[in-house]
Amino acid sequence: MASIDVHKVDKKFGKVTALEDVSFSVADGEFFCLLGPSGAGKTTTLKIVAGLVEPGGGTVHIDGVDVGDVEPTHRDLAMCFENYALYPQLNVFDNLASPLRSPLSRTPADEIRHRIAHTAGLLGIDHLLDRSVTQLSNGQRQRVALGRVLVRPARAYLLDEPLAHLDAKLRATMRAELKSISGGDATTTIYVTHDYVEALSLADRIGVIRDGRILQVGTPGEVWSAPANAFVAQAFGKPRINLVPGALVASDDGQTFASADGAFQVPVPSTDVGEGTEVQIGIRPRDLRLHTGAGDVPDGQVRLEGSVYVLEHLGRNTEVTVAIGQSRLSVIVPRSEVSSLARDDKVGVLMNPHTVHVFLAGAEGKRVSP
Ligand SMILES: Nc1ncnc2c1ncn2[C@@H]1O[C@H](COP(=O)(O)OP(=O)(O)OP(=O)(O)O)[C@@H](O)[C@H]1O
Repeated sequence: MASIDVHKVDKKFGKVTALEDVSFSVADGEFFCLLGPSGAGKTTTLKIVAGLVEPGGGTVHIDGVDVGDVEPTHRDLAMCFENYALYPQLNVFDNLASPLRSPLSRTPADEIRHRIAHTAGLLGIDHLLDRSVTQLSNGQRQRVALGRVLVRPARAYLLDEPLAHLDAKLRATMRAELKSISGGDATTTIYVTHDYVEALSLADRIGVIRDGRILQVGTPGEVWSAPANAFVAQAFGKPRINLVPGALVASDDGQTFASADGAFQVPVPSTDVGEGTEVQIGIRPRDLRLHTGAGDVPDGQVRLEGSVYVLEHLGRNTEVTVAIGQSRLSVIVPRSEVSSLARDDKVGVLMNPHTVHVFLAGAEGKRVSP
């Protein structure tokens, strides 16, 4: 097991800046997810840690040792990249055994059998051990590739979207398996994904990356409840967090947000910027409630007046998009509560000011609320 420190790493491919000033540390035994959209620089980061791509600048330390001059095979890291390479002439057992039979590993045959049985059991491929890998589905092949990584003791695992080709049900099962692998006597893992659910459910900490820059590193709780900027806020949650542009205006107690279209004002948690600052507020769809009747507004809540714009049923819940002035706010409500609603019906939306996030204006607006 090992700690991994990536410090001020840059990488350019010709004119394309793939990574810029990337720094993060992964503690011994930690499960660290690198989350970002396509082209963000996730794979490049992983390859630099593995030693397969040379950084333009910056350093990688493994267990405190600068590995700049250490060959990939001597870094003792087990990697699984998205385009998994298996030996087509070998069956599943021999593919899984190959990392253990390498000259660097030299594992006794008994232990090889034991390790393969254990790993294949975890990944649900124990019934496929005699099968040629050419006779496997993509999902099965991907599990064999992941098995080849997990079967070998290594200082750290580097996993690049290892569940990408699995169907939803298998992904969920495998996520649970990986979680159990990552618990207990854990091996340091860097796990690349563009799936925020995967990151939230697996990671001890998440590094959110975009356009080659790390935007925030934090626990799942931190990135969810205190996103460092509007992009990070949008990276988590479906439907996405509602963002409404506007400005901070004067009010008697605390700070108040006024939407840019003048349609509504709400008190917000006090920020570290002053009145007149252009900001955007973020409110998660699950933090809003519909208030259809004429009943009292519950204590501590604010009611905004709007009308139903779109209703979309998502299983037991319904996403109601409510038009308030120029804004369109998504609200998630139990389906049973909206059976009588139709487009253009007048509705109230209840907002708890404590759940509102305040960011500066702009695509990457920095968080200014506590
Ligand atoms: N060998 C290469 N030559 C030129 N450009 C490259 C090379 N590898 C990566 N890039 C560019 O660097 C940027 C980061 O790529 P990278 O593969 O690290 O992103 P990613 O976050 O892993 O994306 P994905 O989720 O799509 O795999 C992209 O703009 C990509 O086009």
